[in-house]
Amino acid sequence: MPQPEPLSDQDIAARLGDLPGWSVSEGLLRRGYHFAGHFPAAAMVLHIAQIQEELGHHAELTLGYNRLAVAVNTHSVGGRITALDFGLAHRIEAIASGHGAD
Ligand SMILES: C[C@H](O)[C@H](O)[C@H]1CNC2=NC(N)=NC(=O)C2=N1
Repeated sequence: MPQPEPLSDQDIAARLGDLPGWSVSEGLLRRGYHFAGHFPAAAMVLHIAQIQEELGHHAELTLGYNRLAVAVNTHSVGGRITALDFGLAHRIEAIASGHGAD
């Protein structure tokens, strides 16, 4: 599979403009979600896992009681941020409201 290109800081800043709630820190594209309780948060983890397997691209998912933290970069290019990370973030955003995430 061809390697994705690491994005420039300028490109990352522009793409973050289309992803409210997401930010980059410590080299990872991140967002935290809050839920009404534990089960909806856990259900969203499973849904994200399904999307990640479809895309072949996987974030770090940290599940708390009613919180879920998502953090992703692209391992195959040394942990830089690529369009694959933004693609996954957009797919996650698309399912978030359906899980009651805010
Ligand atoms: C073979 C498989 O597609 C690769 O190892 C994928 C799996 N998931 C991945 N996820 C992330 N975040 N970065 C990768 O480089 C990556 N590589």
